[in-house]
Amino acid sequence: MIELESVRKRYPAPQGSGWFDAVHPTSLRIAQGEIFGLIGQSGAGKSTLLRLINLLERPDAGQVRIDGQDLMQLDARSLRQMRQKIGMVFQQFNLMANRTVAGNVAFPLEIAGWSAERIRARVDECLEIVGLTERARHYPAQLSGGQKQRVGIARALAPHPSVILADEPTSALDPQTTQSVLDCLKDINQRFGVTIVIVTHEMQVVRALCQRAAVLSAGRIVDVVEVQGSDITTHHAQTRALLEEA
Ligand SMILES: Nc1ncnc2c1ncn2[C@@H]1O[C@H](COP(=O)(O)OP(=O)(O)OP(=O)(O)O)[C@@H](O)[C@H]1O
Repeated sequence: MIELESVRKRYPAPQGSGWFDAVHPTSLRIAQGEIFGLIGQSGAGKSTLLRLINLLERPDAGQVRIDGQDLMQLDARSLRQMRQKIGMVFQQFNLMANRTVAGNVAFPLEIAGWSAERIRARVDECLEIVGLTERARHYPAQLSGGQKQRVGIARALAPHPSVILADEPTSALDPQTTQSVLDCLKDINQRFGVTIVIVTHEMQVVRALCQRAAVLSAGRIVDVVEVQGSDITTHHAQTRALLEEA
């Protein structure tokens, strides 16, 4: 379970004087095993809110709790251990060009001090889950965008996380490849019960993948919608506008 309690993040104002709230004090609960979307226009604060969940951005106020543990109270070592439970997937994949596919997936396990034997077995397992067993010895430059993102997902999954945070994971991909990456995330959620929080600006992605989604505007959650089948019902004007755009 992810609990955000009045989290706030301020940055220096672009004009140079004072500060502005990229995320106004915001509370949100995401259940274990849920697929939850953060949707909104560019600059709404989606990525910032996502990065507050694993303290990649430290809140200026409020609390972040994962499975009841207050992340702000953890020392550096305990926070590193806690981050093993929170995988991350990025829009631009963030793969290491000089490592093979297998080497990229192995990386977080090496950092965590796993034995070579356990790493080999887990890398094989994760590459099979994302359908890239045949590509283990290839380098990122030899892969398509969708394959690169599936490597990113395998890497996030490798340390057995309970949560995966995905920041616009399909924005760099064409529609067909997008579907295969969304299917891959859905499969991981269903098979292993991993909670997924996904940032997107596309209502299609929310419809295809999420059970609920928060609509962000100017640093605030203005609506939380439920997705039933692929139907979204809302009475909120901003959400309706996003639905009409889609
Ligand atoms: N490190 C930073 N320093 C200063 N301002 C920042 C920083 N990170 C984000 N911002 C600002 O905070 C606001 C929210 O940014 P954020 O990236 O969270 O929005 P977003 O909804 O994810 O947008 P996008 O879809 O364009 O990525 C924006 O105005 C952005 O310029």
